[in-house]
Amino acid sequence: MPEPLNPPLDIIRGTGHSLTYTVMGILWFQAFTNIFLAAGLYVIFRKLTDLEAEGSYEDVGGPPKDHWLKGSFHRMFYDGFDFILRNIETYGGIFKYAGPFWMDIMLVSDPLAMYHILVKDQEIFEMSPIFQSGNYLVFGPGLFATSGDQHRKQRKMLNPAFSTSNMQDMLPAIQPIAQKLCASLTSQISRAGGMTEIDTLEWMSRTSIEYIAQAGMGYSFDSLDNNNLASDYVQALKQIVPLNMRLRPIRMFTPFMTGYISQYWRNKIVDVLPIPALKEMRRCTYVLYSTSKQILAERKADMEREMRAQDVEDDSWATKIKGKDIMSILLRANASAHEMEKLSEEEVLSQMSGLLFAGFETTSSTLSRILHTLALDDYVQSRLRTEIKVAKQHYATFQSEIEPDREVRWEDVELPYDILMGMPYLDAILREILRLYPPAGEVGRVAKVDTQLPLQFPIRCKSGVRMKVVPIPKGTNIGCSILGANYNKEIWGEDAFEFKPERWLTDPSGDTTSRASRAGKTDDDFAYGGIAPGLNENTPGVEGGVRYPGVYSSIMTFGGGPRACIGFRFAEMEIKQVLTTLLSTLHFSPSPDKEIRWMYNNFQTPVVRPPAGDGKTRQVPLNIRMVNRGDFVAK
Ligand code: HEM
Repeated sequence: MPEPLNPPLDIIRGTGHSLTYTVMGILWFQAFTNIFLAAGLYVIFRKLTDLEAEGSYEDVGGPPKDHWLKGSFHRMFYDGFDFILRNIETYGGIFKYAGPFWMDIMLVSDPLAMYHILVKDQEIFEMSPIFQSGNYLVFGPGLFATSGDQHRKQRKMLNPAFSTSNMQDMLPAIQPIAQKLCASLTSQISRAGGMTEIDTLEWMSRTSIEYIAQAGMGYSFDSLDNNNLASDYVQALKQIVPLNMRLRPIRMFTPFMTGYISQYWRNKIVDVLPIPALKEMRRCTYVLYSTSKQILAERKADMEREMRAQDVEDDSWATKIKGKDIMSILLRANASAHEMEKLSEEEVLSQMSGLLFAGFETTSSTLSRILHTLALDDYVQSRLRTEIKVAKQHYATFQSEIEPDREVRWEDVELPYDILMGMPYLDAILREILRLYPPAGEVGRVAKVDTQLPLQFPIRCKSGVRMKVVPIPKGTNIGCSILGANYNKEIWGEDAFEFKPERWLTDPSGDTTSRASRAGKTDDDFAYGGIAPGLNENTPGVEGGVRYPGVYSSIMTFGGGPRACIGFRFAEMEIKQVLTTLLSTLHFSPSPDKEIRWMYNNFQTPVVRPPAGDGKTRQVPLNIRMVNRGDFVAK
């Protein structure tokens, strides 16, 4: 019988098991090797792409240079908003762009890197010597021009003057300023016979100067008198930023000028150099210095007079003075300080112009931006006005229980500090405006030594590598981007670019407490990373346990760390007080034929678009009229 072509079934059955096992074994083996291979490749891939400190500085990406000498630095100073945010979108939380004279600048907006620069490693990342020496030449050895122990000593002496309790004490003394502003605007409206156009930036600027002059030095420049031209001092102060911009190309020589050239020779150099802006800057500096000196002498004489009247012994005269203004507090603290801790006369003097300079443009631009925003959105304006009215009516009722004979119109009620700070919608609007439109877009630092910056969100470098830790060579110029931090979608959500005051409210439709106030006001008590008591994942600016190290909520508008804005509570109090006073009686709307454009030239620069405006002059013209019944939200 011929052999069957196919093996008989039983033979197949007999060897069938071992063949199946062999085939399956091979398949399993292949599957395992593939898995191991894939895992191995993945590990190698991660090793190659997830470099930690091994990435190189050269590999950090950034936009190409615009100009061989200026680099791309000038882009920051002309409508820099798009330049910054577009590049953050492309390159991530840290990128490199070309500064002037072949210098690189790192723009940082990553929360962990910012925390290292401003808080944890602040000893390594110092204020730029160019900025510091420039400030020294204009203001003298104050907070803006010192670092290390000298800066710490000055902060220690000045901090109590900006405490919450001192703000509470100070508020009643400065409330009349907002009333005077309101009276000035009202008289312009009545002269015009009704609604009239007023440049609110000009009036907010006059107001901010008065607030800081009175609160800071116990002095008035009478800036709110209708026809009063700005004093020499105020004009000089307003000139500093524009002159500084014109002198940008030569600013890099200031560390050399302050370090190696005496004042005598510096003056000679300014005399011979054909640079009018430099001569004008010297004149302004002189005006600031001599006026501050005169005001300080007056303050001291006042105090001595007061002390003699109180018959107090000489050595303790300053400690007994009642003045609540910042200079009085500083002089008192200085008088009782240990010899090593005392500030010199020059250091005290330089705080005066420094505080005014730091406080007036920033606050007036914020106030103008709020009024402009309210003018564009009548519902938001009415809702805020209604909140103010309700708070004032409640307080008026409370007052009338204490003083039954006194009749007070709600519009004239002055709210005490706690109520002013606790109004949820007012608070939400202020925080949202400060988040979206910070008056200054970045704070600058320079690395003193070779170091590294860890990142919360790794960046993709030029070579395609993902970098988590960026090497920073000694001397690297760093800009901590306030704009980048405040617009970070990873932290603020997809609607980060939108104006949404509701994000700060627990119940967006109601009058419940603000999420920020619930989280506590002493924001400087907690630092990056950890979520402070009262803060939770629902708090705006906290995402996955991460927050920016800002001194005010998680927004970076007032900076963070030991150099953060010393005046943030003052600015908050001033802005809230001005708004509650103005909105009680005045209504704001846009001027129909004037479109305002807020350019971001490293500072907020509002202009009127052509043809109605020249597109250059800083102004915020708004139509203002008296409030009528329809300007409130029905409850
Ligand atoms: C909306 C208003 C304000 C904003 C957005 C603002 C913003 C800032 C920022 C970002 C810094 C940090 C700079 C850095 O880290 O290098 C700063 C510092 C400073 N601010 Fe303000 N500021 C405002 C109002 C004020 C006011 C009203 C005063 C004074 C009454 C003031 C006085 C200062 C001073 C003295 C410093 C230097 C602090 C130091 O170096 O220790 N600021 N400000």
